[in-house]
Amino acid sequence: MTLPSAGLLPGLLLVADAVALVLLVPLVPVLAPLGVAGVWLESALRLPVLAVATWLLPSRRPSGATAAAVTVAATPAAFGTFRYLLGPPGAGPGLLAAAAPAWLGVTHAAAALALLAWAAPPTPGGVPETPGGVPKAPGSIRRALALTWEERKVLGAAFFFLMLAAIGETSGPYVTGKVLDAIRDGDGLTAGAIGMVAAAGAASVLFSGCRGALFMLLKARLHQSLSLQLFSHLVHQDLDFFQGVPAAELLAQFSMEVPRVCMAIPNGANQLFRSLVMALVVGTSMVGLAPGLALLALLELPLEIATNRIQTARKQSLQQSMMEASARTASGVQESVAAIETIRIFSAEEEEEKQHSWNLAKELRLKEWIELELAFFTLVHRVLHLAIRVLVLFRSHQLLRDGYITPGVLVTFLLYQDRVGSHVQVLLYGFNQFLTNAAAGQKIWEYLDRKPTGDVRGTREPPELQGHVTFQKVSFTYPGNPEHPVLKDVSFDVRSGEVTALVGHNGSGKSTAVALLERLRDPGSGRVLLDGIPLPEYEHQYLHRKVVLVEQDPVLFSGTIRENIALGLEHCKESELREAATAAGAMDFIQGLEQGWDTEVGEHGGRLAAGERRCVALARALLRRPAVLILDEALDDGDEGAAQRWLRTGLAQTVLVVSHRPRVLDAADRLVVLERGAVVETGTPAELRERCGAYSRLLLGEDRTGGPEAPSMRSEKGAASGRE
Ligand SMILES: Nc1ncnc2c1ncn2[C@@H]1O[C@H](COP(=O)(O)OP(=O)(O)OP(=O)(O)O)[C@@H](O)[C@H]1O
Repeated sequence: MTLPSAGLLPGLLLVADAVALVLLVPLVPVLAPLGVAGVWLESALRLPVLAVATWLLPSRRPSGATAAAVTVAATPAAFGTFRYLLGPPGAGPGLLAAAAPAWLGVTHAAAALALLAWAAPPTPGGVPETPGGVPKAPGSIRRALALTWEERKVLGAAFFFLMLAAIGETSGPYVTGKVLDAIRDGDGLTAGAIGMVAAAGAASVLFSGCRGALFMLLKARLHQSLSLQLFSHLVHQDLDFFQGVPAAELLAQFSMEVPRVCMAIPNGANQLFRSLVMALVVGTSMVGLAPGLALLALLELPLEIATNRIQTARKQSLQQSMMEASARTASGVQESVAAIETIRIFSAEEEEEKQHSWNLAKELRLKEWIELELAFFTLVHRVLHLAIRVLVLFRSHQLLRDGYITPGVLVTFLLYQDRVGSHVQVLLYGFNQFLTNAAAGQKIWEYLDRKPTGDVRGTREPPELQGHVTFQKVSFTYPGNPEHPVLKDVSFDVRSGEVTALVGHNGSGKSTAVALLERLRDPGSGRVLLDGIPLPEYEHQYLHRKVVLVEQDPVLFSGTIRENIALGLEHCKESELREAATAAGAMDFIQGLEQGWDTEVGEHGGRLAAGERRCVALARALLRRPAVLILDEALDDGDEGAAQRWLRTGLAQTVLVVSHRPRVLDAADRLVVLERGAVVETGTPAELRERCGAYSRLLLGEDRTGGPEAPSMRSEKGAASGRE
């Protein structure tokens, strides 16, 4: 049976050390009289044996092997030196070769603890896997610090009051002690003494208040700054990014992670810095009172640090998993609510319930696991604390008995031990919390580092546009499906002042062509030109004012009808609003509403009918007097007369319509027929009908291309052909 690899190195070092000590026994009479120097010489002689032993490991030599050998060799020498310097008079450093064999075990255990305290936290095993692994807190901390640096004035002021508050806090007991001394010396209570105590107390309260308020202010400002940065960054991302990341996950960043990152530095600075100063001051006082006892009491520190590091690594990993699980649950709820009609139609309620309950069960398992680990580590911390306290009491009993310390010193020491303990706890837990909160920002920094691929450096803003669109050998493939080219070498013109219809089977690439014209995506090869100029050369906002899109199911924002139509245009006149609404056929229904223009449309325009939403969206588009108006299946259902009117409102120069409706297609000046991403026919509707080619086949519903049939075409084909 082979030893587990984790136990191989310590086992090997123990055996090698035992061998080295046996070899060193003859040198004990020479080394012992040298005192501290002899102890260190013994360590230096053991080291080569230990170092050579690490090379005997059968497989790869672990990276920390040298550090382990040095620590094992130096631990007894360091202990002997402290014992000699700080221990009871007469206590010698002691050679390991001359000590009882049990000390060898103690030495190795101490070295292992020291290594554990400073080693990198192990990757948690046995916990649910996280795709991102353990968050890289250091990078996140650096970023969080850089963010905080932007608010350095507030941070500086907060630190200033933190220092004053710390002085006030420590001067309180000092002043009280002085007053007590004065009373003991028979000076009695004077107004000056009371004033000193009151002033120290008042200063402590006042400065603590200022410190707290400034750190709160810092948190609020960081929150605002990071939220804004993240939002501005996200709205510029490519569409593919939003398709790949669930909306709930992005929402969770704003509602949970941004506040956590923003509290990391202010809370960390506030708690950690204060506790660090206090722990150092009180710790030094303890060493001054009883050095040996202090060493024993402070042994709790490395043990707590080691336990804490393991706990932190596990907690970070679990919290990352928890965050992902919560985002999944929230995303599931969001999707179900959004698709409630589809769920009802397909009676998929039970399936959705099952999925939701599965998500919740996963979250619950993670929560249970987190709580279980918390309980376990709390127990470990308490046991450690208790064990050290018992050791200190045991040792202090010996020191008292031998007369090295007085009962008063012991009482003061124990009070100090409690105080330093509470500050160390704050340091450790605060540091833990600090790391966890800072690590929460990992996703946020990832998003902030993400650069959108689209080129938005265009500057052209010509005063006039003809609205002539040219697709020049355009090819396009969606990044999510690189094997399947959607547009292949597509070339066609949308002439200025005309209505051009894009026609083709479902999936033939019509909406993709529209997305390229709207610059929602950029072509893989080829160019899209507007008035002979490639689209990327136009200024981003200008282009989107001049080329506007109305979809079949347009998105409205919560707000009034007026706000939705005037969206993004700050100074538009009432007459222009009315003109656009009239041209879009929206006036009648707006005037029929109780609140008229000020009617709230509800979330996503849910309080309006689909047709009314389209009218509002068209009015919004026409208000911009577009050079190119794109109607992507916006005319495919609803009133036939309105559909015909929308094609020629007179407020848009050029119209590109995507439709499956034969009457709409017949009303166009020119048709471009797409089949599987390639242009197969162009011409007027009459020309194409005469040609009896792809367009005629589409109208007849003959699916020779293998693509799915267009249902709306089939429903109207009788009427359409009847007109011929
Ligand atoms: N985001 C996307 N990622 C990957 N493939 C996509 C994406 N959007 C569309 N496609 C694919 O691109 C092809 C063309 O889609 P497109 O929506 O342009 O067709 P269409 O002619 O407008 O269809 P319809 O008439 O149904 O609207 C389809 O095969 C579709 O599956």
